[in-house]
Amino acid sequence: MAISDVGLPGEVPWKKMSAEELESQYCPSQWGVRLRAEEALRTYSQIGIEATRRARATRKSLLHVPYGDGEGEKLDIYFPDEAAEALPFFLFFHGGYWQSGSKDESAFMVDPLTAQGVAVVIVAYDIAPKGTLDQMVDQVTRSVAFVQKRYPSNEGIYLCGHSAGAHLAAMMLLANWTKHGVTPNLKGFFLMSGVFDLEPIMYTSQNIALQLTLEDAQRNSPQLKVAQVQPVDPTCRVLVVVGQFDSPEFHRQSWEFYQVLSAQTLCQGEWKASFEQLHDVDHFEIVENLTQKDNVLTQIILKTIFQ
Ligand SMILES: N[C@@H](CC(=O)c1ccccc1NC=O)C(=O)O
Repeated sequence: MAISDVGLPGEVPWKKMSAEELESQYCPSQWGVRLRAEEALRTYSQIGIEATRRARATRKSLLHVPYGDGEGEKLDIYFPDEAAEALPFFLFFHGGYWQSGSKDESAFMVDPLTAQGVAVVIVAYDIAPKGTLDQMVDQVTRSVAFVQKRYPSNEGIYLCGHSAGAHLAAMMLLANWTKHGVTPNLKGFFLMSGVFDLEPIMYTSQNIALQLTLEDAQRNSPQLKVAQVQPVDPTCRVLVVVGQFDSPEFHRQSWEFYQVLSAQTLCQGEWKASFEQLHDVDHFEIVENLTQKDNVLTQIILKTIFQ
């Protein structure tokens, strides 16, 4: 699909959709070409569980490390074989529409990244209905501050999220770090098949658990806010990626977020943003394939970290 198929700039195509069409656009499992919905979700979950079992069995790790006082405020750290404090740290925020998924089945990329000398942190947050979106954003912010405080000599912190997790990672572009007493050494963002404007989500069944009001959706939409903030570090890269078989609405979300990032004027400071449509993958394969060292996106991530 070409970008021109997702509408002209300034158009809001989802507002013209029927309720059924909008529901379908925001149901990623309906858009795969290889597996039917249920099977796609089952495969995604099995690959995540197996990658996590393997990571815990084969890598040095610190599991269930508290980054706050809340029961759900835990993260897992997986280390490369060579012990060092001065490592790049790669933090992953899982997807599941802020209401499913966990760190205990999301260690997809641990094997190929730790093998190359990157510490990988898989972050848990309180999904809905226990957590609200504002709470999840606050938890993710504190998890990033925690890693910086615990590993102050890190060689860069890279934030990666998938789908709803890409939204949470993107919200870190807006974070007010002074409130947290630390400026994390953020060097890169990898935003896979994300949602950056939350308003359309309000009109789907996802909002039964999320209970977003228009104010909640707008306050938590990086699409609406990112033009107002400046990058702390001008070398920080932001990669926006979407799968070829993601729905047109997911393509539009990623493309428009990339557009707003790269439209910043020089005097405001620019994000070093890039956009990739990953060939031959759907919403789930984009992250499943991170278990493989020779996958295109794994290689892009490693090149970005070690450039
Ligand atoms: N109920 C959704 C599940 C879903 O969207 C999803 C599942 C796992 C990881 C990410 C997902 N999407 C966004 O966060 C679906 O059927 O596609």
